[in-house]
Amino acid sequence: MNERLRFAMAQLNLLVGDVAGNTDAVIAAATEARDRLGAQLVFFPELTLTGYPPDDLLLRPDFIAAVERGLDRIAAQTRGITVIVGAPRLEAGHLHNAALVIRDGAVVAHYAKHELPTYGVFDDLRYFTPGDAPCVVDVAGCRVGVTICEDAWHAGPVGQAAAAGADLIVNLNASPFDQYKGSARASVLRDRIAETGLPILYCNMAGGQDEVVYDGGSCAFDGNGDLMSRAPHFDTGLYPVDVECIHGRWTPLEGAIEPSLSAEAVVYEALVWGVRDYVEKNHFPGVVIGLSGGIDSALVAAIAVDALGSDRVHCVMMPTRYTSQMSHTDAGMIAEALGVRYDTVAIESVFNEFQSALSPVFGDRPADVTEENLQSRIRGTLLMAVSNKLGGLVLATGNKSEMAVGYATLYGDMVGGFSPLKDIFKTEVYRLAHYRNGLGEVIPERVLSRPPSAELAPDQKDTDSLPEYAELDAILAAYVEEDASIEEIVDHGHDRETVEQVVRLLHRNEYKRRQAAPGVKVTTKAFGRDRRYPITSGFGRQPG
Ligand SMILES: Nc1ncnc2c1ncn2[C@@H]1O[C@H](COP(=O)(O)OP(=O)(O)OC[C@H]2O[C@@H]([n+]3cccc(C(=O)O)c3)[C@H](O)[C@@H]2O)[C@@H](O)[C@H]1O
Ligand SMILES: Nc1ncnc2c1ncn2[C@@H]1O[C@H](COP(=O)(O)OP(=O)(O)OP(=O)(O)O)[C@@H](O)[C@H]1O
Ligand SMILES: NC(=O)CC[C@H](N)C(=O)O
Repeated sequence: MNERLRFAMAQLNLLVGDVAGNTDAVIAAATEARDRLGAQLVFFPELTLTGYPPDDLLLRPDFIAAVERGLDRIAAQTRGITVIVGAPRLEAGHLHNAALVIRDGAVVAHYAKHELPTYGVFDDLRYFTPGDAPCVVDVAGCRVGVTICEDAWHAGPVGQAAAAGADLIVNLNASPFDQYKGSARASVLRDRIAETGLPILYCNMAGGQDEVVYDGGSCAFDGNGDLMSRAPHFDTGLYPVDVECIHGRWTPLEGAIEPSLSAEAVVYEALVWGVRDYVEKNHFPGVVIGLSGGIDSALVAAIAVDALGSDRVHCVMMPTRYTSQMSHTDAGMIAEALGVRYDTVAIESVFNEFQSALSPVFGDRPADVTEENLQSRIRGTLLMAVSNKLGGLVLATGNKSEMAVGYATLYGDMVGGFSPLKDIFKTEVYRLAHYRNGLGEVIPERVLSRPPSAELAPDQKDTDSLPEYAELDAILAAYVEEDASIEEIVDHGHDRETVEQVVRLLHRNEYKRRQAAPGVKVTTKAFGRDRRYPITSGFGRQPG
């Protein structure tokens, strides 16, 4: 029996639906783990061959057949190493979210995920039948218990593997990023270790997939719950973990521990990754952004440049009579600091033409929000024209505070294919902008200090229509993320009328959010796939 073995965690960026490409990536990583690292075992993230979440692709027989062909290829091309790979698997008419143990040309064991999450962004139970048996495989004398992601968040599956004689646990993950996830993962893994005394090797995905970002950070904990090694967050690679049998107990040895990132850095990196992978995986040459001189579009432009490089970011300033000189100057400075292409397209004449065309319909009705929205829609139309002609993806610039209360124009500033700040409260926008400026100033200081304005009417300020953002965000965080009631929020010291107004706006604007572009999830409750509410609903629109 070997006393020391090398296992490898393949922290890969996979493309949902690309079974052939993901299979190639598995074969390449297994070959490298065997030949370069000299590993005896390599294991991969959850649902490696399909990417996660594959959603209703799982209902297609031709998709499941492609997965079987991928598994056959892996079996044929990865001899001399044990491979544990995630894939959907049909057994006796039931589809499992499975981990397949492949060795010397064949699938030698099969584990079906027990705990199927059906909350937040997860829909496992829509597709899969849960398993109930443990899977423990012998790898050169070390008995490896196999589990999949959510399994580690409950006592049962790891305990079962321990009872079945496992020496250590490997856990295959597709664990989406949110700003609290890092500590939550460490805490549940330590709970499992406290229950069983078994080390856990945790391999996560990396990369963006529509509204989720996988942040990597694959790691190994020993049987005391001590962190022995951790792969970088927001990176891909093959990370070795040496395990040794000491007095009959297998334990991971100390390896590199990548430092954790600051609270702002981790969120900023998640946004950069989310934008990059959305653009790259959907084959866009670059992005187009309406740059107003305000903080939101400035931050989106900075994220886009960090994701794609300045030559793939195109900013367009579209002034009207309400655009201040300061906005002109600041937008120009931001574009210059970021080194992006910057065009100015005045929309005053278009705005006037629209108003003349509509005047027979509107008669002598006074100007109101209609005219404000018209400016926004002209900008949206022009950005989409630039996208159509030059090919870039339009990035929407709305933040979570605005999306919550409907402070955005449908088919206006809401146009765009991806919305990087969709899950970022306005107060957090400021923190991220300061963080980004700390890496090299790209947003002029006064953009961070001047009061936010939509500049759609004379001397307009966001606070004309909304509470101060610090108060709005506190109310939203309590109501949206903690599901607090109006009473509870008032009890925490907020003004009742303001809370009721915010709650009414929140529920009333579900229709806008349903039509909004996807954006990167960074909180525990992101609008969209993560937090699903009915559009047509009586709840919360009236107090009581
Ligand atoms: N339940 C429902 N289901 C489906 N559609 C529904 C609907 N309720 C209204 N609608 C439709 O939505 C329309 C109202 O929405 P919308 O047209 O967006 O207009 P609305 O929400 O009335 O106005 C946009 C708001 O966004 C603010 N804003 C803030 C910052 C930036 C910008 C900007 O544009 O740059 C704008 C602006 O000041 C104003 O308060 C209705 O006229 C109706 O057609
Ligand atoms: N003059 C403009 N030129 C180009 N785009 C604009 C202009 N004004 C608004 N936009 C676009 O519409 C979005 C909404 O802008 P608005 O200023 O109304 O609200 P905001 O949420 O404060 O955003 P920002 O902080 O970017 O100004 C902007 O982020 C920008 O993409
Ligand atoms: N794919 C999963 O089972 C992930 C669920 C798990 N709670 C996580 O977010 O890490």
